[in-house]
Amino acid sequence: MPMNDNSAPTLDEQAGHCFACGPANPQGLHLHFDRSEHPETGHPTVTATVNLTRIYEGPPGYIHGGIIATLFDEAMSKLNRPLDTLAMTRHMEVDYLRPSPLYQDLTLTATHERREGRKLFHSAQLHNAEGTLLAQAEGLFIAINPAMIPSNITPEKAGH
Ligand SMILES: CCCCCCCCCCCC(=O)SCCNC(=O)CCNC(=O)[C@H](O)C(C)(C)COP(=O)(O)OP(=O)(O)OC[C@H]1O[C@@H](n2cnc3c(N)ncnc32)[C@H](O)[C@@H]1OP(=O)(O)O
Repeated sequence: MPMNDNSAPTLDEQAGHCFACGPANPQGLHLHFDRSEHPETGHPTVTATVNLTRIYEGPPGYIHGGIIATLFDEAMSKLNRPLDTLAMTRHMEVDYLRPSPLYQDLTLTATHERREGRKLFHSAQLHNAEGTLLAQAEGLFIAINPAMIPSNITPEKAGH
């Protein structure tokens, strides 16, 4: 959903430092999502392969729970663009079913469930290569006015 008038940065440029997906964030996760449609509902779905190192460790050998929440938050947020909506997370619930291992390819998926006005309800899952469900989440995103997003963040303006 670019909104470039040749002077303002695009949404992708504004989001370039996103911790989860921004290519310009040297300490970020650099997640990349493929988008498709759910075969039954036709709703937008996104998928990413995740393979994390000890930088993100919580329990020895496993991903930190806060990082797993980050994965879900980001995956679900990626559903808003195909819905032509700018939205932020209002509520999220995470079920940690099994420890999620480091150094293994895991599959992160998210699907749009339903919309009620400004409220977008999404779900997300993390599976291992054997197809075991490791963790799952439900998220409520609220459509926002694009003016809420500052177009030029600098360290000075951020108070650093
Ligand atoms: C450049 C690229 C940018 C891209 C921008 C997006 C980047 C995405 C990055 C990844 C995602 C994130 O991490 S985003 C960062 C984390 N999230 C945030 O920081 C958001 C902080 N929160 C807020 O700013 C605000 O709460 C908003 C804007 C989300 C919503 O505020 P609001 O407009 O006042 O709305 P509010 O009344 O609070 O709630 C809206 C409706 O939700 C209902 N509601 C609230 N909680 C629940 C609940 N648990 N279950 C059901 N319904 C609920 C309320 O009753 C209400 O219903 P009704 O009365 O209307 O019926």
